[in-house]
Amino acid sequence: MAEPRVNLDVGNDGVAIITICNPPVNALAIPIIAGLKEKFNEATRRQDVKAIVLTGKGGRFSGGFDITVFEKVHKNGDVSLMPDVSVDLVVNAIEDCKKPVVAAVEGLALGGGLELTMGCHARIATPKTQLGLPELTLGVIPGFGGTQRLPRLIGLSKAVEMMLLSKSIMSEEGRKLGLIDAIVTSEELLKVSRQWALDIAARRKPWMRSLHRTDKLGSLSEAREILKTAKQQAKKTSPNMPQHLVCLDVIEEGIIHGGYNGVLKEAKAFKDLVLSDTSKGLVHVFFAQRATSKVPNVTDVGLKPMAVKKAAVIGGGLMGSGIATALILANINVVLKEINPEYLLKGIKTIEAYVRGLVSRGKLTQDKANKALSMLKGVLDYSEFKDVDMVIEAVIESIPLKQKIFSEMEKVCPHHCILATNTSTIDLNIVGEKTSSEDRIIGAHFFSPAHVMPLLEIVRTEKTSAQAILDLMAVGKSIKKVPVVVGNCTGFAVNRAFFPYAQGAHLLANLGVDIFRIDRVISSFGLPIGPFQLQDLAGYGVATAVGKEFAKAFPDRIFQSPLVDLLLKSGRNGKNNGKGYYIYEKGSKPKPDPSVLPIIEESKRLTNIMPGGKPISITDKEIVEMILFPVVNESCRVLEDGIVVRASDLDVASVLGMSFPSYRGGILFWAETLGPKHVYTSLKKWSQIHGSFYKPSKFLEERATKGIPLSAPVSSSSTSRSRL
Ligand SMILES: C[C@H](O)CC(=O)SCCNC(=O)CCNC(=O)[C@H](O)C(C)(C)COP(=O)(O)OP(=O)(O)OC[C@H]1O[C@@H](n2cnc3c(N)ncnc32)[C@H](O)[C@@H]1OP(=O)(O)O
Repeated sequence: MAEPRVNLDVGNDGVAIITICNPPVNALAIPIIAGLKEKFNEATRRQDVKAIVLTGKGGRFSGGFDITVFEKVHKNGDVSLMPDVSVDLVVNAIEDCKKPVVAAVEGLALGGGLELTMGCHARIATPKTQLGLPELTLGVIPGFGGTQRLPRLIGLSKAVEMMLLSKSIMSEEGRKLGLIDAIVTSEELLKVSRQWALDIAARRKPWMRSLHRTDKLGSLSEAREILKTAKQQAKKTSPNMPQHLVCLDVIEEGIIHGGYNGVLKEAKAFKDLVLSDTSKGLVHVFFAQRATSKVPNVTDVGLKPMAVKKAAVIGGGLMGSGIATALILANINVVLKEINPEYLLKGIKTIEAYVRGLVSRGKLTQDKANKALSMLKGVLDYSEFKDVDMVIEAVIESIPLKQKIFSEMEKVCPHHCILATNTSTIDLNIVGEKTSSEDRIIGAHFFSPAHVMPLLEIVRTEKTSAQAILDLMAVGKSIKKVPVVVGNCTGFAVNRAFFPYAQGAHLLANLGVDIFRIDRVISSFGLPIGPFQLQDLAGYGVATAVGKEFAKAFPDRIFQSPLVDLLLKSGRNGKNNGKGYYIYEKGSKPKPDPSVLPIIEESKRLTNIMPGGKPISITDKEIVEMILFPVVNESCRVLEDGIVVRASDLDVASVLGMSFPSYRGGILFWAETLGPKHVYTSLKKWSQIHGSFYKPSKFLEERATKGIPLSAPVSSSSTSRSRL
């Protein structure tokens, strides 16, 4: 790869073009920042330079500060690695430059990239250029003056919204808001920017220093009101993420004491936040997510993914309709097959409702919705399957039914067609047993609701071809999912790692811990809802069916609670019938149902596991650990069995499939921050008191006792039985 560099070219017109060259996104790496300082100083010094244009090479202005530097700081704790950009470069060299500077922006300007442009005296952009300050998603705040300049350019309300929600806008909206001065085609970008810079030099256009502006800020009392509301909101929606409140405090500093003071406070707060655990977790997830697209022997062997233009979905139930919706929204023609007109109509109506829902929530235009729905065709037989590129079977979990469907598919689909199943429990080898196309058989495990949840587990067997895996990865990306390639076992990666989650919660309930307290503690830890409310939401049928599968597969380490059966017997079925652990009434939040308590008493009586017949006494921290350490333990087995390519894949999968808090970096990263030894000794202690459910795995024991990180690669000499 070419060395990152900054170029300076001076034209006959006296305009110096300074170009950031660091593909693929022109990240502002340390040598780039040093290069920018040098080239700005040179352009300022040179007599033949009248004005300056700052741009990025290769159609992308810049994706922001180099995030790998954060990684380095996280590893060695040395924040002095962070260069002084905010004052040294953006204020002194760019904004206070004696010559006008215009940013010529194409493709994207994110984070530090957008902040550089805001230090310039004007910004010219191409159409559909993405502009944003997504730093909060990395646990920090904008650190090159963005907290001060964005409100001054577009007004406080919109700037707060863009920063706190890490929401980017397109250049067209940027122009309306005042962030962008003009929009021109890609071909004209440099020409117009050069002329604009010369016009500023000749005072034909205004010479604007963003940090000095106050015209868009409104009155002090208005600003205080906006910030107060935003702080209340942030406390509610992001209680465990300090960067939200810090960002608002830093903005406030600039409004009260002036932009330059705001810049100074921002620089200090930025460095403090880089060292926070939140930033460590979020930066880990950023790189972990990108690593999922690198699968050994699949993405590195020169294969090209085929274009999937037409797909078939078999089964129009909840999963099938969600999958079909995701496909049509990505411009893939879909044939939805059902067994009778009534079911088919129901499936189509569900898809229409999903698409309409997106329109009413402002996430899709009516035109795009109409286009998407025009790509859907309902069928009752296989006549449309002769030219499909991919089939996803999403019928009920019945082995004979799936085997029959796969034999039929093999006969009617073309040879290149991917044959995928959305099963969440059945062994893929059994699904494909009656065919001779096992190289094309693959799992496409979506999470419900399939058109919303971002994770796609791609399950491969020993026989699945690299081409089929690559093809499905490409489809996954095109439908805006994050595909994670996993091996074939009961529950695959996510459901297997998390089966002890509900069981751990049930074990605590049977040990006498209040279930509503458990739910509260787990949601304060950062999961959106607690395990009991989650069970209400999923329905008890799912809990029973899945529980049986895990009991069969892993009989040595399950906890069987009679509670769900007792609830079903008492006529409860969770949210489905409005009665579970909580009461569900239209228009109001779920309320804990006191009448469930006698049922829990009955369960406790039947299991009889409370030591001395008395409820255990437990802290909130122990509740979290007694529920989540068994998940860490099973995750270790998933690693040992080679079900995932790398530990960080499981982190991503836990965040995107189970909503494990991203700012904790995913399940294994979190365990690593607590220390594998602590996890191991705690599990060992509990297993001595409460039995084999807590028994530490060999993998965890070895890593904890030898001091090897959980994320270190599974060595070939270990007991690994790789499925990948
Ligand atoms: C002080 C400042 O205020 C602080 C900052 O600026 S923090 C940085 C703020 N910027 C961001 O958060 C943007 C992060 N990047 C992205 O969102 C996306 O990469 C993008 C929209 C720019 C491009 O997306 P896409 O085209 O899908 O490419 P994507 O696969 O994500 O990235 C391509 C490569 O660039 C790398 N990359 C992207 N942005 C990077 C960055 N800011 N620093 C370092 N590497 C970066 C990715 O890791 C990936 O590397 P790989 O090929 O080795 O895996």
